[in-house]
Amino acid sequence: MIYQLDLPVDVPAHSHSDAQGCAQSLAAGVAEALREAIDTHGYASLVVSGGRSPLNFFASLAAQPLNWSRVVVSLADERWVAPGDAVSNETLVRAHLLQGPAAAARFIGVYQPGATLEEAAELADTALAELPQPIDVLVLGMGEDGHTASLFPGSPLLAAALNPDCPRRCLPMQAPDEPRDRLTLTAPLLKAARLQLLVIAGEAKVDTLRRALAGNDPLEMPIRAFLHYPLEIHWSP
Ligand SMILES: O=C(O)[C@H](O)[C@@H](O)[C@H](O)[C@H](O)COP(=O)(O)O
Repeated sequence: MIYQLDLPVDVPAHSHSDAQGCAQSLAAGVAEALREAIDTHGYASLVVSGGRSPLNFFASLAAQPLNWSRVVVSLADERWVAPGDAVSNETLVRAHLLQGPAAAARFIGVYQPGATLEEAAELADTALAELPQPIDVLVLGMGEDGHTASLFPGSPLLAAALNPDCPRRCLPMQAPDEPRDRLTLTAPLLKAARLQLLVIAGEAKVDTLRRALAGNDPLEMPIRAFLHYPLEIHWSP
C-alpha cells in the first residue's frame, strides 16, 4: 500500500521499489490484459496518457510479446500542437511505444487541425468513433493539482466532460500551463474502460492523492471521478 492511504476498499494500490520496476511490472500486466482482450474479442484497445511518467512504461510495453497488429492505441488527451512537436503526446507515443513490433499497432491520434480548438475537438470527437469501446486498458497519469488526462480544475468545459451523460468523446480544455489548449477524452469514455491504471511517481503525488481522498468534488480535483473500481493505483518513488 502507498503509505497506508485510506483508499476505497475496491481500489488496489501497488507500491514499487523504483520507477523501472514499476514500468516493467505494469508492462507485463498490461500486455497480459491486451492478450486476453485479443483472445476474447479479437482486438484490444489501449489508451495511454502523456507527460513524463509513462516513458519507461512505454519502452517496456513495446518489448512485450503481443500480436500488435490486433491492438488499437490512442491517447487520453493531447496538447493542441501538431504531431512531431516536442510536447505532443503523439510524438511521445510514436517515439517510445510504437517502436519495433509495436509499430504494427493501429494508432488513432487525438490531435486534429482546425481554425479553433473547438473545431479541432469536434473533429477529434468524430475520429474517436473508430476507437473500439469500451476501452480495454486505460493508463492515466495525474498532476499535482489532481488533474488527469486533460481534465483540469477550472477549465470551462470540465463539468460537461465529467458529466456521466456527456454525449461527446472529446472536448476542448484549458490547462494552467503551456500549451494551454488541450483536447481530452471525456469521463464517460474513460470511466467505461475495463481496466483502469493510475500511474504516479513521487511523494508529492501521494500528497495529491491524500487531498483527493479527503474531499468529494471532482470539479476541484478531477482525479476524484476515477478513485473507485475498476481503478488500480501504481506508485513508485
Ligand atoms: O498531457 C499530459 O500531460 C498528460 O496526459 C497528463 O494528464 C499527465 O498524465 C499528468 O500531467 C502527469 O504528468 P507527468 O507524468 O509528467 O507528471
